[in-house]
Amino acid sequence: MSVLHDLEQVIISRKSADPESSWTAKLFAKGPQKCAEKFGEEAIEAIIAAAIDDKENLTYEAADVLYHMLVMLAARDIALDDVLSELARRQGLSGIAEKAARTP
Ligand SMILES: N=c1c2ncn([C@@H]3O[C@H](COP(=O)(O)OP(=O)(O)OP(=O)(O)O)[C@@H](O)[C@H]3O)c2ncn1[C@@H]1O[C@H](COP(=O)(O)O)[C@@H](O)[C@H]1O
Repeated sequence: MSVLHDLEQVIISRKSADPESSWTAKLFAKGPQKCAEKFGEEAIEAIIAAAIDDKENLTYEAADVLYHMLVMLAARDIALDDVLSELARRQGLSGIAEKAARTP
């Protein structure tokens, strides 16, 4: 199992955990919209680190983004494997060709 799969399992287990003792449970308790909002905040922090070329902070913020993305997905009952399957489906298909196919 990958680190992301392991983390996903921990996150799912927190759906029934005490919000007083778990950050993930606290996010779930606030609802899927708050989970999405938190993902957005972390993404912005990563964008800022990338924009100013702060490599150390970008690495840290990217980890925050991945964790909060898994929480956001779990809050809407989307499995990591569903996302990975979508990425696998796209393998070998150029982004330029894909865009051309759906742009009139
Ligand atoms: N990977 C993470 C992880 N990454 C970030 N965070 C938390 O996300 C929160 C981010 O909140 P804030 O934006 O307020 O924090 P911040 O960005 O540091 O604050 P500012 O810079 O904005 O002031 C912090 O409390 C972090 O500790 C995480 N919390 C949990 N995990 C994983 O989830 C597991 C379960 O955690 P609990 O649910 O807390 O048991 C942990 O063992 C970890 O593996």
